[in-house]
Amino acid sequence: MPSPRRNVDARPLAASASSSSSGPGSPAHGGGGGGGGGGGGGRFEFQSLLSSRAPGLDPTCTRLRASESPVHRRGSFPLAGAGPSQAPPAPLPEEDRMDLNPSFLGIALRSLLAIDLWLSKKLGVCAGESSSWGSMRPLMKLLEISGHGIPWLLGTLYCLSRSDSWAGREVLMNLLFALLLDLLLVALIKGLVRRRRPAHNQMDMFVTLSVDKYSFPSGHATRAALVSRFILNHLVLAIPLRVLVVLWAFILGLSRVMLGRHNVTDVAFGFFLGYTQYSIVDYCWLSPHNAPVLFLLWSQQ
Ligand SMILES: CC(C)=CCC/C(C)=C/CC/C(C)=C/CC/C(C)=C/COP(=O)(O)O
Repeated sequence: MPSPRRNVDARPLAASASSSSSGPGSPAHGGGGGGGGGGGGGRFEFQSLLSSRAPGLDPTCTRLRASESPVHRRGSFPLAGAGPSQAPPAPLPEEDRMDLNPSFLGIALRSLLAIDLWLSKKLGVCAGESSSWGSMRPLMKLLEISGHGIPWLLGTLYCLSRSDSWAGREVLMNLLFALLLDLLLVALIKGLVRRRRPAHNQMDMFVTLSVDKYSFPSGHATRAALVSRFILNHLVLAIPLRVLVVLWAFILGLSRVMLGRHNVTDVAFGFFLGYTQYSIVDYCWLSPHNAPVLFLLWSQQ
């Protein structure tokens, strides 16, 4: 018997909405009276939800509605006078039930998602050539390349091959490790979450992996946060250059939404993930002391 407090049978609602089209044998009509599947407890919950969702609704009216439902008329609720000879209602399969009592967290998440979709659509001003800021699209795509995985990986490998100091090699080896870790984690999360890119996105990106059809989290945002934190911690730069690095990361993230590639939450989580990834890299920092083989192998090339 399903718990009456968590899953309230949707049949009373479905039956009152489509009572003219559903026959006695149809699922909407309900031969079992799942609303009373929880007995009197289920019916009470249903009524209290109705009255709490429509402030000012007369409780008598609420009771009337419930008693008018075809399920009630058939005497499926034990409190409505079902005879002891009637068979107990069969429990509904899970997919036929509707959760009428979503948690606070559920409501908060759905609201956040709605705001996210609305805001992302509003900010997607470079999503197409004909969009309001369509003329900025080439510039946004240039920014896209500046945060792409391939230039960063190839650039790091090139610098590593040219580096002639141990200190430089150590930093670059760790940058390579950070970039690879980032690719792996983003691919893993994208594959698990499988959130589609916004409908207004044009899939015309420069070299992508198969998981890049998904949008959560933004790989460009993770890389922007990771690389900028890495640079700020390991390169000695003048203040204006440090500001420029932070600005680049921020504008790159914003450009993902403006291009229509991502929703705002994809980028926000991407920044968070990239920032956290740096902490992992810093914690596992590779050096000739803890990974001598790696450094010896590289120096022999
Ligand atoms: C060169 C070395 C050492 C390894 C190569 C590893 C490898 C598989 C590289 C692939 C790089 C690649 C194609 C990255 C995709 C970057 C991308 C388009 C991410 C999507 O970003 P998003 O912001 O739209 O989520």
